[in-house]
Amino acid sequence: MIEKRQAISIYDAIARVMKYKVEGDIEWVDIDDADNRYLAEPIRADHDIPPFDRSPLDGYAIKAEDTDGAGRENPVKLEVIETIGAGEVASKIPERGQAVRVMTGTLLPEGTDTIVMFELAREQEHDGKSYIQITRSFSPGDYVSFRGEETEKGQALVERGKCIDAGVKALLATFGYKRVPVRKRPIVGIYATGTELLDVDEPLESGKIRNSNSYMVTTQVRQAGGIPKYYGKLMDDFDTCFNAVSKSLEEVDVLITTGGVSVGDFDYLPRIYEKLGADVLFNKIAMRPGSVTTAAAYNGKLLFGLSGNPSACFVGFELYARPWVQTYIGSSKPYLQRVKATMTKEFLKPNPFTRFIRSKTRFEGDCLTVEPAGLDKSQVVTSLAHTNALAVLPGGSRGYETGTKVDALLLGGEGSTEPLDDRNVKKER
Ligand SMILES: Nc1nc2c(c(=O)[nH]1)N[C@H]1C(S)=C(S)[C@@H](COP(=O)(O)OP(=O)(O)OC[C@H]3O[C@@H](n4cnc5c(N)ncnc54)[C@H](O)[C@@H]3O)O[C@H]1N2
Ligand code: MOO
Ligand SMILES: [Mg+2]
Repeated sequence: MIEKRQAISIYDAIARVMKYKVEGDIEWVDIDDADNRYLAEPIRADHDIPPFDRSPLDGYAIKAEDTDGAGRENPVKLEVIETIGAGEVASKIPERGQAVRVMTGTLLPEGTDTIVMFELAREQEHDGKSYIQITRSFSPGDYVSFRGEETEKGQALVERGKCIDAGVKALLATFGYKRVPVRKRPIVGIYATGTELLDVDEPLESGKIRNSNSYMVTTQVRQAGGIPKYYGKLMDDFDTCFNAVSKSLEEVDVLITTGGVSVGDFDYLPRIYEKLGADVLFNKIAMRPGSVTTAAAYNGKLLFGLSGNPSACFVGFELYARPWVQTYIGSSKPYLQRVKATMTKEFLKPNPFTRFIRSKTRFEGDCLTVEPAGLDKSQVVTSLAHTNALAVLPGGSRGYETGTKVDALLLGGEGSTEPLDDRNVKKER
């Protein structure tokens, strides 16, 4: 008699996993190594931006009062006493009737209060001196970029938990973070189980297939922010698998296995959890693919038993393992982002469980559309290469027609603070 498993909701399964969430310790990394890590502390402005009054233009720094009453018919003429570029400081203080030629980004010279761009000044030379003619009047402060106009010292700019992307990097550099506080990345052990599995460089033989799951999961772990530690593939032999799993558990923060979690004679993971004395958090979820996805806790560490079927394995990682890894590295948005998208292909096969269709989303005009990335079966591997989202089709007795608006979970990009909630989902018609 095979065991009867109780399917729980996706929401509850995520919650059971996240009971074991931990944040990695803070470590300081070089700014050049901080890409795609998450800020462990907020960024606050420790100085004004800009830090001094400066010229936003290539032009002339003048005193506005020198242009009082200036016009086309009565231009004012100013003597240019010096030329300075960004990074230089004027050596002379202009008197009335004098100007300094400045470049974009230059500290506003003492004694000036206005910038006149080159295009508004007629240059002249005589008696070995330079002059400009200006045919309009200016007010003090015209075209000056003032200290603190963008950001004042003390202002909170980026919250902790934000992914360090190019924009955040620019701020870190602006405020002198040679080293950046981030959270450690978890070590995620990976085993692929299955006597049928060949290595990537082995030729096919009867009854065997190449192991693709461990390569796929390794990349998923890395993209989620973890450090994958691939231990290799295991034959479906209880002692071999048990010894490997219990030994590796000591070396990792979390352990992922693929395969061997269903009810087959050689699906040993359930018995391995039992012999370990691990607490099985769930072994059936009301979803497809990935219904057999299992999680167990042992000594405060999580074990994820992902399905051997590639699509189920992929989805199981994204929904349950990814948020745990993302939380460990300090992301404030560990869950996949949910958007509404319109189906451009029908999906008529009804299913009692919520279905996650490996899909492609794209914009058609201002409409976000979603369609299956390929054949939609748990054992399918080919559609994964074209997947950028999981369309969420709540279970029910009927399928979904073209034009239906459904939720889609985006893979990659900014995540969400909230997990998918399937507890009271009604099928949308
Ligand atoms: N009687 C029942 N049989 C099955 C049930 C069930 O409820 N009752 N559930 C089915 C579902 S749903 C799934 S999903 C699979 C889960 O199987 P396992 O997680 O136990 O995985 P395996 O049996 O080891 O392998 C399944 C399938 O995947 C292939 N595989 C395994 N590892 C890899 C790998 N690393 N790379 C590529 N492909 C892999 C393997 O060859 C099998 O074809 O069980 C159903 N059965
Ligand atoms: O766990 Mo299975 O993937 O539902 O087909
Ligand atoms: Mg099996």
